[in-house]
Amino acid sequence: MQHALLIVNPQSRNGQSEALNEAIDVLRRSGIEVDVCVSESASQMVSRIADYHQQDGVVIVAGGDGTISSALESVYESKQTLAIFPMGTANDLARSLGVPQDIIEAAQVIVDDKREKINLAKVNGKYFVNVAHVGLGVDVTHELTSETKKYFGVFAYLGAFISVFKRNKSFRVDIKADDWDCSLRAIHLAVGNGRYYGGGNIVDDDSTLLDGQLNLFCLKPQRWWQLLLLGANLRNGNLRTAERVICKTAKKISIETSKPRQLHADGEFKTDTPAEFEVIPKAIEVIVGDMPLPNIKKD
Ligand SMILES: Nc1ncnc2c1ncn2[C@@H]1O[C@H](COP(=O)(O)OP(=O)(O)OP(=O)(O)O)[C@@H](O)[C@H]1O
Repeated sequence: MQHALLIVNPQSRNGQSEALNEAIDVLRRSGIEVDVCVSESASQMVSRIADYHQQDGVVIVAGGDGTISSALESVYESKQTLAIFPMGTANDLARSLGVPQDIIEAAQVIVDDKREKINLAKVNGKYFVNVAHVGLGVDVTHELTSETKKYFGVFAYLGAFISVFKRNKSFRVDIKADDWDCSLRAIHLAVGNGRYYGGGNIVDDDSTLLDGQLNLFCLKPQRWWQLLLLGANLRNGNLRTAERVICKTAKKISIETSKPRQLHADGEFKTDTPAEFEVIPKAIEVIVGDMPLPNIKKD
């Protein structure tokens, strides 16, 4: 690689970090010419990517999962190679790619230039890379305000979760996953493309960005203590043997809820249900570190 377009989102959590200049120096010292663009909006970023035609060039997105998610369509359509400086809050794509959270180490990964073609997911025509959610997770996001997040940090999430859970908003959902289908009441449904979501939780232990598959899990209504017992399984992606949880792996998934419900993916609103999901295997070339592999060996 001889050239890189580095797009920085100053609004992402660590978007103004002083380590950025040092990380850029790591790239320049290795002989890569770097154009830096401080992005004011997602639309500005998208047009910079579409206008980037450098031979042997790479697009580096410096931001969180939300920023990378807004860049996916233009990176995919213009067939660019993507690299990332993880500068957001959750940085789940970086985890799935084995890119270190420290951006100076992430710069070294870019210099090492190991590439893989990863899956991309599409829901109702919108691209995402990590996980899409309907239900509890989306309701918790709505309950949070920037003030409660600022004053209570992670405890704000706990408070929001308890008040959403007390309202017990289960919903009816019809699910189709390839040639399997089912109709049930649920409190939360997730469709994963990558391995990590929500700051390091694992979607399914078998899931990677190279497997050409989507992983669905759906939580049936349950009592608070049952959900509490599920905590470790949710963290480790070990839900297949858990009670009151449905897990499926598929290339195409459709979900229909009794009333339209908001669907969030990569931490941003994407669409409403009904939703049609598909996976595009080997869709974009990405610079990776040591990608994490499944832990559980099944026979
Ligand atoms: N290219 C861009 N330029 C400026 N602002 C952007 C751009 N892309 C997204 N944004 C806005 O910046 C906000 C924060 O970015 P982002 O979601 O990447 O960071 P984060 O919330 O700190 O990290 P994470 O998504 O990893 O938790 C987004 O919610 C979006 O409103």
